[in-house]
Amino acid sequence: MLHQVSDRSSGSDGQNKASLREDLQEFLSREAPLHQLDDLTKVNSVTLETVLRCLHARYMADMFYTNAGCTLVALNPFKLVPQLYTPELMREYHSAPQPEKLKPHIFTVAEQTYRNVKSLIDPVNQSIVVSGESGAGKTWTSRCLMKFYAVVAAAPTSWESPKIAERIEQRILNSNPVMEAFGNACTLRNNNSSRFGKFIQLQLNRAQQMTGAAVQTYLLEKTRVAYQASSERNFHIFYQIYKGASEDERFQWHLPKGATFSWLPNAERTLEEDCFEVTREAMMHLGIDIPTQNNIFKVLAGLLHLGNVRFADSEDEAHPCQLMDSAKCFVRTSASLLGLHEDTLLETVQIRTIRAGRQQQVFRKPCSRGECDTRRDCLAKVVYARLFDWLVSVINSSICADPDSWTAFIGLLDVYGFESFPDNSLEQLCINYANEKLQQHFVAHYLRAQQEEYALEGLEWSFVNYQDNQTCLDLIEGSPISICSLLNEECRLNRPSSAAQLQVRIESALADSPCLGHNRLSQEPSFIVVHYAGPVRYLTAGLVEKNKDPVPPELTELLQLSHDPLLTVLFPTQPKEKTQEEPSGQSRAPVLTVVSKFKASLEQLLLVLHSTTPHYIRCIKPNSQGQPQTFFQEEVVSQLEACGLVETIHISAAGFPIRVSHQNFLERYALLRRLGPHMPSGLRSPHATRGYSGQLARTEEATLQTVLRDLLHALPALTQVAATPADPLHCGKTKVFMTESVLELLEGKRARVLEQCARCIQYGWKRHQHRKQERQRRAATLIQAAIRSWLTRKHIQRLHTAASVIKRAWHKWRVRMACLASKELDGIEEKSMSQFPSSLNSSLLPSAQTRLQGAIIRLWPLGLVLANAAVGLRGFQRKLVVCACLQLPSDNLSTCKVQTAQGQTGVVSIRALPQGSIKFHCRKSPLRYADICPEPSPYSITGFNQILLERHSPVHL
Ligand SMILES: Nc1ncnc2c1ncn2[C@@H]1O[C@H](COP(=O)(O)OP(=O)(O)OP(=O)(O)O)[C@@H](O)[C@H]1O
Repeated sequence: MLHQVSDRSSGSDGQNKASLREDLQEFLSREAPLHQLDDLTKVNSVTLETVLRCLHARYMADMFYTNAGCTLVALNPFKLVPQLYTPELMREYHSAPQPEKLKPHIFTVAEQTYRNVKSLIDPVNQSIVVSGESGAGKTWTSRCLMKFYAVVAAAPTSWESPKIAERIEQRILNSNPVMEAFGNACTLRNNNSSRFGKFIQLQLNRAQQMTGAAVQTYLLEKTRVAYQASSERNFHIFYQIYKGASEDERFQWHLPKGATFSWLPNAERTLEEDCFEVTREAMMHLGIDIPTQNNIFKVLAGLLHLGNVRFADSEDEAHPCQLMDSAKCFVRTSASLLGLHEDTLLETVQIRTIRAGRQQQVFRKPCSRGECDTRRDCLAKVVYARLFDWLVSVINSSICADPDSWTAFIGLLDVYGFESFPDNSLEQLCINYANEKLQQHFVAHYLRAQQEEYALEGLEWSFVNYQDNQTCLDLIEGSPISICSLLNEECRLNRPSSAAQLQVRIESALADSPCLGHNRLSQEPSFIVVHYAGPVRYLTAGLVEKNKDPVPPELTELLQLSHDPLLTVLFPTQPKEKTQEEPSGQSRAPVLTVVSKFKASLEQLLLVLHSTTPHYIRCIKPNSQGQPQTFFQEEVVSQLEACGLVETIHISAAGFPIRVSHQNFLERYALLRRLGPHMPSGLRSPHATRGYSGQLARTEEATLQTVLRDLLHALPALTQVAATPADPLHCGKTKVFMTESVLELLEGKRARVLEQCARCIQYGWKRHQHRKQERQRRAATLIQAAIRSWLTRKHIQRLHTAASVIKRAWHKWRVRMACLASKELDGIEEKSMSQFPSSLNSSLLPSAQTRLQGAIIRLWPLGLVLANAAVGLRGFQRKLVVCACLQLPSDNLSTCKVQTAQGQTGVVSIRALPQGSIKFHCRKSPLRYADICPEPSPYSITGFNQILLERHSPVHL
């Protein structure tokens, strides 16, 4: 689901989904941080991505071991971590009441295995399958396991060997350097690569003490003796004798310093595995005495010299091809070291013997240069292979306990991992075939373990969806027709067939197999087998030949003629050996091919494994450079695929890859009940979801179960998953198990509920915001109004003050003006009165004067009207009328001239004086203050000192 979420995301939708994904990831990994997860099957969800992240996190935190269900994943630290393998730590794991509660370690597996033996519960015998690609750490792990048992299962008394008193566990441990010296080599992928598979049976007595061991080896890569890929090396032992031999030994073995051997490439490279002394010492402890050791090394030196034998091309087919001059001494030395006659050796390599006809007539056929090389190589290979097998048997005889002395065993299988190169051949076919077999065994066991976990949780379920690798195995080893049977048939018929023909035969005979493919673009004839770990292309060229692994009988006969004590043991003359070439071409007897031998030993091994309780350690190489603290995800993924862990992940996915504890499940999905038609009491209250974690902590287990049951009961209806055929969700005793699809559904529903809740919160929040804004707006308006009114009041107050000031000033000014005017007028009045003609004044008596004034007061308006009339009186008449109105003496009219300003005459204004008199101003006042003419205003008339009538132009009298 996590993938789906990430795949489908785009834009903002993508961001949402990414955050959902993170949230879900966090929820699923809430149980513990990734690097603290001791078990890969506990990562949530069990996908390749999370498994990888977990391994990465642990590797970086120097945690190299992680459980994966019934398997232990061991990451190669590529650095020494001595504290991880101390005897004290071994004892700690051994004495722990529950070692599985300690940190994952190979010692946990070892101790668990040991306790299983102790428990005597059937099957008592145990096996530990250590697998992984070259350089992943299988040999290291097997060594550590053996050391563990040597410490915890050591017999209390030493077992006395006739030759060397040595503890059995020490001898078992000593088998490692010997086997590694003879069976390991430096390859591109590992400086100490085991070139064989091995099954070590550690034998335990009734008291679970180690009394002995037995080693079984598989498929030694003997071609390495005569052929080493560039930058690779031959088996370590050749370099050990070449570099570590004493002067005397050098002389005996003809290994002078600086000598070059074509089968000893990259000899200048010194490895820690080149230590001759360690091998010798270990051999010694195993009971291989010095003379035997010397004999072995002498034979090996003979092989090195044989490798330098070179042939020239023959000009004539009837004659054997000649030795190159430089090679003559090598033939001699080689023959002498191998205890052979020089001529016989050379002749056997150069000339083939063919037996034909009923009488088995012998024909001798000179070989071509290529054939000579092949026969030379074959001689070396057969000697080395026999030597290796003999050594294993010697080791076994040294460490193997009397069958009566042991009752149970722990088997350690150090097996080569799945291989896929650009070009693969018979070796890879055998290796991958073995891996298919072991994978089938592993898956069956894994499923059983899964089933047990489900059973523990009270679940009844079977892996109906899982398809195992039986189809692939049918293709490889099935009966009657399979790749193996076709290859064997080719060997049996011994007919010449090309690589293309073999391809056609395989394709046509096995066309129905879904695991057989063909690469149409491939230049070379090949076929593809779709293994559980991926498709592998096998070239058909050389397959049959390799399967025959022919050893020409004359070569074996030659070696039987050797007078070397070791070769005499390795190639005994009696009983007469039967080789692959011996059966006549058309015989129906089964041929002992490489494939058939391998198949037989594999079946034997699986029989043993099936009779034991298996334990698995998958070694993983975090990077191909052998660097510490470097984790290359792509490389690890391909190894996880190859060791079947991805497969088990898929199997987990076919079951219930998501397991969530009851509490976590409720915490996350309790809200789904909101979608349901009714909400049971337990979760209805808001506290039920709000403070859920706190509440749950306090809730009794029974209540939890009830609530959970309630929820699970409601779920099918909510998620509508009830319609799906398989039961997708199960409630175990402590966990809820579900599939990815159910998780997806639940998450979808949860997202819906959360969305609804979010909407609700949004509405509430918006309403709250709106109300708040409203309140704020009203308050703001109120404040605004108050401030405005306050400002206005202030302004008005200021205006008032200003107006009062102005008014006061105005009044003051008016008063002053009035005062000035009145003063001025009064002054003028007095002056005017005094300016009246003296005749008038003098001629008028006081009573007459009083009358005149009265008349003026009474009649002045009439006089004024008349004087101002637009039409009517003019000139003298007007003057007369005015005078009459004003009762001015007409006789004296000439003396009563009214002065006019600038020649203008007439009444300009009439003023009411405060004294109650009327004053006429018959001219524009020359005074500064009295001639003001304010706007007629109803309010400003006081009746005093006001101009009552005014005209713009003076009344002309
Ligand atoms: N636990 C470990 N601690 C330290 N170094 C290790 C550990 N495991 C492996 N190595 C290192 O990795 C190297 C390769 O390991 P080992 O030889 O066990 O690989 P292998 O799987 O047996 O390879 P091959 O299949 O080629 O034999 C060792 O030589 C050692 O240096």
